[in-house]
Amino acid sequence: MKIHGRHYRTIWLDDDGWGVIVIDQTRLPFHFETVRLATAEAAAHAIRHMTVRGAPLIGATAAYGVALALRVDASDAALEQALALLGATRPTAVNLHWALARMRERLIGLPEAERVGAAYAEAGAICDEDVALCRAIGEHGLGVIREIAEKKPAGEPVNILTHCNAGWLATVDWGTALAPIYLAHDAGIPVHVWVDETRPRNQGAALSAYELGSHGVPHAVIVDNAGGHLMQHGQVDMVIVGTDRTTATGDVANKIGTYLKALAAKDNGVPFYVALPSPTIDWRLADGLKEIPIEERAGREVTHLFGQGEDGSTGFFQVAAPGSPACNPAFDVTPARLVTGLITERGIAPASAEGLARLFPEMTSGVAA
Ligand SMILES: CSC[C@H]1O[C@H](OP(=O)(O)O)[C@H](O)[C@@H]1O
Repeated sequence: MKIHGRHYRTIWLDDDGWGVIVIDQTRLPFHFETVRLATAEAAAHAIRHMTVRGAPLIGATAAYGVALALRVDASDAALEQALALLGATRPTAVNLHWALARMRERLIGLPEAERVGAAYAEAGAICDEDVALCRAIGEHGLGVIREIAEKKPAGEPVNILTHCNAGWLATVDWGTALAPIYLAHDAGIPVHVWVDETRPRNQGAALSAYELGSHGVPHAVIVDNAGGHLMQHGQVDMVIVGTDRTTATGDVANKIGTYLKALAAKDNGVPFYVALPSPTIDWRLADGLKEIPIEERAGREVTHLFGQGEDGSTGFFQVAAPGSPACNPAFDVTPARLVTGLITERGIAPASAEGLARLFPEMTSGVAA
């Protein structure tokens, strides 16, 4: 998407054709900075420390991390070592493991001399495909927004609540949950977005607000606990979020706090949509609550906030009582029964094994319903 009028993806090759450039999302929204990744270890660090984050972008970065590793050593041992290093970075986003499995399948049977070129080509294909998948999600989600807009008084905006950042910064481009919003805005449909700040890392306040503001989409940042109140007072027409891993039966793992939004939406009759490209579906799983690994991150992410002071300096500020321990589960699981629909690149599916099987018949033979 565009930043100050210039188009960016979130990840691209350096001019030398082998270094990998990413936007440093830990510095946004106050500083737009890029980082050049030159090794698999640097790619792993970028994922672990959330320089890059968001399920599709994590997968794309890991794919290039494999290519960077093979530049140094294209042996089977080096390939397996890189896959293990990158696969251990973050447990919840299935796109990471999907991308690494795809890279292994593409490379393991090749002669070593062909592996580096093939690895860069496959990582590039993963990126290009993600752009197309997210654009298609945008088109299908646009239909949902348009349908709601047609039932509202002319000129009144569709009020959409979103949690965390599932915009173009979480993918290679376009985003998942925000893609329909961008297309609706560009189509002249009035929208207004309630942006959950999304503690503790504030991906909403720092990243979604930054994206939406850059694109001129009306929005307001709200505290995570305000969403239910807004829904009770008829100020939310729909909720749309992303996901890091969705089971074959429609259970949705997403940023911590998503489950509570889904409960409030159910209680207030507000449609709750999840936008996802199919690499985010884990076809092996049937029970998200029992089977999806939930990342536990450092307590310091809860006790300290990154921000900008009145003097314009940026840094970390302690917000919790010194010495108090903190617990920091990074995701939760929303059961399929709370999900109105899954907006995929192939269309909108009910959150169920049957719904997904109809859209992806080639993926669901033999999955537990
Ligand atoms: C399109 S995936 C976006 C998804 O990823 C975020 O998690 P994190 O920022 O920790 O990588 C969050 O769950 C978003 O919904």
